Parts: sequence; structure tokens; C-alpha cells
Amino acid sequence: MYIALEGIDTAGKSTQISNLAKYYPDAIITKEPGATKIGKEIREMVLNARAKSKKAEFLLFLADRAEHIKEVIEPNISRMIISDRSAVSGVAYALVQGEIDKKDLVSLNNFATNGIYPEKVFLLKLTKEELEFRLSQKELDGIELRGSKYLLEIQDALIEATKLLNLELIEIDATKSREDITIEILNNIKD
Ligand SMILES: Nc1ncnc2c1ncn2[C@@H]1O[C@H](COP(=O)(O)OP(=O)(O)OP(=O)(O)O)[C@@H](O)[C@H]1O
Ligand SMILES: Cc1cn([C@H]2C[C@H](O)[C@@H](COP(=O)(O)O)O2)c(=O)[nH]c1=O
Repeated sequence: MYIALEGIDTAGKSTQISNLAKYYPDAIITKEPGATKIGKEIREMVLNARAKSKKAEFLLFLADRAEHIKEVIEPNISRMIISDRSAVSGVAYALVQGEIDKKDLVSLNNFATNGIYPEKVFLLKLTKEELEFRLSQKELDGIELRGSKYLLEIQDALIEATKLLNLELIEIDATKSREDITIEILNNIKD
């Protein structure tokens, strides 16, 4: 089963993935962007916000995704795969940028992923207050520097993106305790 954890920056995706890894010691743990050799270079480029063109930025994420699907997801598709982000992030961030129409976002992602998408998408949802608190506790990268208003728009766009891609979405209150969230995810995986 291929599942993805989604959520805006600081929502708790990596925390949950490291908890889930204890319950699935044989799972493939992966992420977008940056799980492959080329992906690491792309991640460096995009997170330093070097692209002036939003379309270029979108295409860099898409290139990372195509490599990730070919190198990590496709060869392991019969195993448990837990991914930190997926095409859902790709569509959501681009929806908010607003330069590419929705039909193209879906078809470009279909092209990059060969139609392979997570079976379940877990969305960790933050409140404005908790997001601002968590951002204040860390050094911000180029995307996080865009601020909490922007990130909350992305949070709504993650829901829209999941619908556009026609994927199963499980929304989770990310302000709950780390342990309660892990249990909620585990119970849902088993359903
Ligand atoms: N349920 C929780 N309650 C309180 N704090 C949490 C919870 N989950 C994670 N945190 C804290 O919030 C911060 C961000 O968590 P984490 O790195 O897991 O988020 P993320 O979604 O992977 O972030 P990013 O996308 O920016 O890499 C960390 O300091 C983490 O310890
Ligand atoms: C896959 C993907 C990601 N992004 C953004 C979202 C985050 O701000 C960063 C990734 O950082 P993280 O610490 O690994 O969460 O990139 C994006 O804009 N578009 C995408 O397709």
C-alpha cells in the first residue's frame, strides 16, 4: 500500500512518519522532493527559491516526482510505502500560484506519475495559532518565508488538490498529541 502524509510546513509529517516507521519496520520511507540523487539536487534548487518563474518551479517539482515514481515507488509498489508529500502537494502549491489551469495540473501530474498515486492521503491540519507558533520555533526556508497566510491557503488547496486527483483523503487534527495522531493513522490504514 502506498500512502502519503500531507500538510503544510510544520504540520507534523516527519514526526508521524518516524512514529509509523516503528509499526512498519519493513516499509519504504520516502519523500518529495529529494528522495533520489537527482531529486536531492532539485530540492536544493527549489528550497533556496532560486527560480524566478513559478512555472519553472512547478516543473522542477514535477521532474523530482517523475524520478521518485520511477526509482522508488514503481519498483516497490507491492510493499508498504509511506511518503512525506506527493503529487497532492505539487497540485496544491501550484493552485495557489494560479499560473497553470486545473486540467493541465492534473494531466501534467498524470504524465509524471504514470497515473500512480497514493491509495490514501492523510492531511495533517493546523490552526493559524499553532502554525504561527511552530514557525516561530524554526529557521525558515524560502517557501516558509512566504508566511502563515500563504501556508493556510495551501492547506485549503491541499484538500482541493486531493479532490482534483480523485484520491481518498483522511483529514486529521494536527494539534492533537503526536501519539493520538499516530493511532488515528494506524487505525485508518487497517480499515
Ligand atoms: N502533534 C504535535 N504536537 C505538537 N508539536 C508537534 C506535533 N507534531 C510535530 N510537532 C512539532 O512541530 C514541528 C514540525 O514538525 P515536523 O518536522 O514533523 O513537521 P513537517 O510537517 O514534517 O514539517 P516540514 O514540512 O516543514 O518539514 C517540530 O518541532 C515537531 O516536534
Ligand atoms: C512536493 C512539493 C513541495 N513543495 C514545497 C512544500 C514545502 O514548502 C517544500 C518541501 O519542504 P519539506 O520540508 O520537505 O516539506 O516544498 C512545493 O511547493 N511543490 C511540490 O510539488
